[in-house]
This record gives sequence, structure tokens and C-alpha cells, in this order.
Amino acid sequence: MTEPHDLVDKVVTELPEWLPAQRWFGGKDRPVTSVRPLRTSVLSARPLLVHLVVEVAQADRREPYQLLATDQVDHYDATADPELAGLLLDLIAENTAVDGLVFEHEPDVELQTGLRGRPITSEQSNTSLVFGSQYILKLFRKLTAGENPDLVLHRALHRVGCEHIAQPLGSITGALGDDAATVGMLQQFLPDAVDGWAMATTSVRDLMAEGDLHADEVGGDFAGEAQRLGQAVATVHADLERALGTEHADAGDIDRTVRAMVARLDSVVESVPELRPYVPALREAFEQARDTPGAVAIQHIHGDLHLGQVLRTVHGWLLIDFEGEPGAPIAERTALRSPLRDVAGMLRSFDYAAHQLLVGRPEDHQLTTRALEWSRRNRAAFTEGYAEAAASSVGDPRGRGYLLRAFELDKAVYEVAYEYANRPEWLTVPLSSIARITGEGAR
Ligand SMILES: Nc1ncnc2c1ncn2[C@@H]1O[C@H](COP(=O)(O)OP(=O)(O)O)[C@@H](O)[C@H]1O
Ligand SMILES: O=P(O)(O)O[C@H]1O[C@H](CO)[C@@H](O[C@H]2O[C@H](CO)[C@@H](O)[C@H](O)[C@H]2O)[C@H](O)[C@H]1O
Repeated sequence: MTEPHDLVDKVVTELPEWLPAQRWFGGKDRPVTSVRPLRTSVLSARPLLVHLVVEVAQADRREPYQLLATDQVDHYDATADPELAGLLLDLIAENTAVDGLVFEHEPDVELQTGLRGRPITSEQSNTSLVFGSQYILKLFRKLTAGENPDLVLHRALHRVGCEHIAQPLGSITGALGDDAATVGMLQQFLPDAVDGWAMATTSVRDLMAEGDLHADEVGGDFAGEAQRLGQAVATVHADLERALGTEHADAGDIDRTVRAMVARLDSVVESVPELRPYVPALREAFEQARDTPGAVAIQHIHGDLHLGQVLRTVHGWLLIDFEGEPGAPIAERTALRSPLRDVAGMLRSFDYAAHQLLVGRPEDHQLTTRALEWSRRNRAAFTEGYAEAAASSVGDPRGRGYLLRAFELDKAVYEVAYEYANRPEWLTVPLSSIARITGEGAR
């Protein structure tokens, strides 16, 4: 029988090699130099299940990650064991604390127990376990002190009866140093949901296969969905405003926003020289954000909205994953910001969906024209839907040209960094958008 401390030793020894191979590991750009256990909680002695918080060191970077370890499966990764995953759900249902970890269900929620948990394969920055067709438990991999914004915003939206989210059902809280830290969030699972990225790219594929027809003439036209999605996003913004309030940005806030966009550009261009030709036009666009007429409202927002973060169910669109950009510091992710950032994120995503099928193909004028046409049509439909439902102080995004353009370009700069570190073959997608938007040249 393996003792907990022997298991921890074995896991920690394997981690420098194992971590970079995991999709959720956010530090693939440099080698792991060392791993140090920070906290160990034994959740079950037999079968052995140990919760671990480790500090991963890479050059001058040190970040805490959580792991669930067992001696029952290969590489000790307990998220691959359906019975052990089920134990986590049972602990949440019991409202209990085990060896420093607090498992809680939300008030007035009664959970079914005894279900097995399976990891989903479409996981991105974290690991999610699905239980039957009812629940999904997200285990946050990189930990931050305090309540995770995903949990905070889901709770706030649920409180005001928001119809465009999956209901939050429970949480797991651990510790980072002296602070509490959310390590898991349980939610209602929508088994029949399809994500917006899959739907949008199917529509683009249909259009490209037709060759001679326009976007409004093919069966897979997405504009109706894009418009309803715009309405859903505006409604979520209004619900967030209702739940948590809104403020007006002052000149200092706008100055900080512009400086942050310029600072991000300066830092990304250092590692991605392909961005260099666009720097002057990008800087100019960021500076122009200062000239936005009227007051700029700021509030809690989604923070990393794109087509992969929205699910179409039989009842309409849902937004998921309110964690913000996985690479951004927590202070930035929890700050009050303009909801136009989310609008910009979604507009970028329509452009992505339209152009990703062209990646790696020889230049084809007809297909490029179709891609642009699809992108314009769906961006316009989304914005129209947003304006129709925008009860919040943001109003119609179309009257906010400079700011929206600056946010879109800032997001594209973020995407350049994201693709460079994660999917280098996709780098051309945000780069060609930047070229188009700044008018420095067309794809
Ligand atoms: N409530 C849900 N119902 C159905 N599927 C979901 C639900 N929440 C998340 N998913 C699926 O899990 C994937 C990852 O979820 P997400 O919250 O975006 O995790 P991550 O933070 O790891 O990116 C989503 O792309 C979606 O396919
Ligand atoms: O879903 P995450 O929170 O992990 O977001 C990160 O990964 C996304 C990719 O999966 C990335 O989104 C970019 O690619 C999407 C298509 O795969 C596209 O819909 C988005 O518009 C584009 O930004 C996201 O930026 C990143 O934070």
C-alpha cells in the first residue's frame, strides 16, 4: 500500500516532464526547472486520493498549480479515475471539510451522489469533470488567491435570475499561503449544448463549399444566431450591472487603459517580430480611444468572450467561463472594465471563425472574399442584436467606434501572443486581421 508522502514524492519527481505535455499547463514557452509541494490534503486513504498544491518554477516565474494524485492510474492523475472523481461530488453534496479543503454546495441545492466523473476532452485552460448528464466540475489548474472570478460572477448572475448562464451548484476552496483560494466550481451541465465555435465554423465551411452563393443564400447562414447571441451578451451585461453596479470611467481610467494597451503591444512585439510593421498604426489606434465621445461606463464583464465560450442550448445562448484571460494578472481580471471589451472579443471571434479555414492553404481570392463577407455579415448581425437589447449604460456599440476599434486591436495583440505560445500555425489569423484593420495591407 502506497503512503501519501511516497505518492507525493513520486508525483513531484515526474512533474517537470509531465506538466508541459498537459493542454491546461500555461507555461509551455520555457522548461520547468523545479516543482515544490506547497500543501497536501489526503482526501481518501484507500483508495488513495491526495490533493496537492505545487509551486512550479520556470526561470524567474513561480506559479501555483493544483493536482489530484492517486496510485490507481498511470502518471498518478486522479482526474482520469471515474470513482475518485465521484468522491469529489459526494464531498460537495455533504458540505464538509477534509484536511484543509472545504467542499460546499450552494444554498438550496440538493445534489445527487454516487455518480462517476469523466474528464471532458474539449478542456482548455483547466480540467472539467462531467457527472452523468447533470453536473460539470471545473478544477482550476493555475491557482490565484481569493474567490475565483468565474465563481463570483456566476453567483452574482444567478442571484439576479440571469437566464444566460449555467446554474452554479457548488465549490471547493483550498488555501494559498494565508489566503483562501477557489480550487473548483460545480455547475449544471447542459448535455445537448453545442458551442458557438463549432456552429460558426460549420456555417463558414458550408459557405466555402458553395463557392458561387452568398452568405445569406446558403442553408448554414449564421446571422440569425449571431443576432440572438448579441442580445444574450447585452442581457448578461445588463444583469451584471444590476447585480454588481456600474461606474463612469474618469480621465485617469482611460489613460490607464490606453497605457495598458500600449504596454501589452510593447511586450508582445518583443517576442513576435512579425508584429513590428503594425506598431505605429496600433499605437495611433490606442491613442484615439481617448477621443471617444460621451461617458464610458465600466462594470464587471466576462473578460475573455469568444465563440468557444458560448453554448447554444434548446432554450437559447449561454455564456460560460467568466475567468477572464487565463494569462492576465488577477487584478486586471477582476477590475471594472468597459463591456465593449466583450463585444470586441466576440467581433474578433467572428473574424477568426471566418479565416481559420484558410490557414495553411494557398492564397485563394474567391475564398478570401467569402470569408470577409461571412465575417462582415455576422459581425453586423451580432452588433445589431447587442444594440437591440442593450439596456445597460453601454447602449449601441456602433456609436463607440474609436474605443471598439482599440479594444478589437488590443484583443488581436493578445491573440498574437496566445497563438505564438500555443498554436504557432494560427499566428497568421490575428496578424492578418491587424493588417486589415489598420489598413497596412490586406491578406
Ligand atoms: N455547463 C456546461 N454544460 C455543457 N458543457 C460545458 C459547460 N461548461 C463548460 N462546458 C464545456 O467545457 C468546455 C470547457 O469549459 P470552460 O469553462 O471554457 O473551461 P476552461 O476554463 O478550461 O477553458 C467548454 O468549451 C464546453 O464545451
Ligand atoms: O477558452 P480559453 O479561456 O482557454 O481562451 C483561450 O483560448 C482560446 C482558444 O481556444 C483563445 O481564443 C482564440 O481562438 C478561438 C478559436 O479557437 C477564437 O474563437 C477566439 O476568438 C480567439 O481569441 C482565447 O483568446 C484564449 O484566451
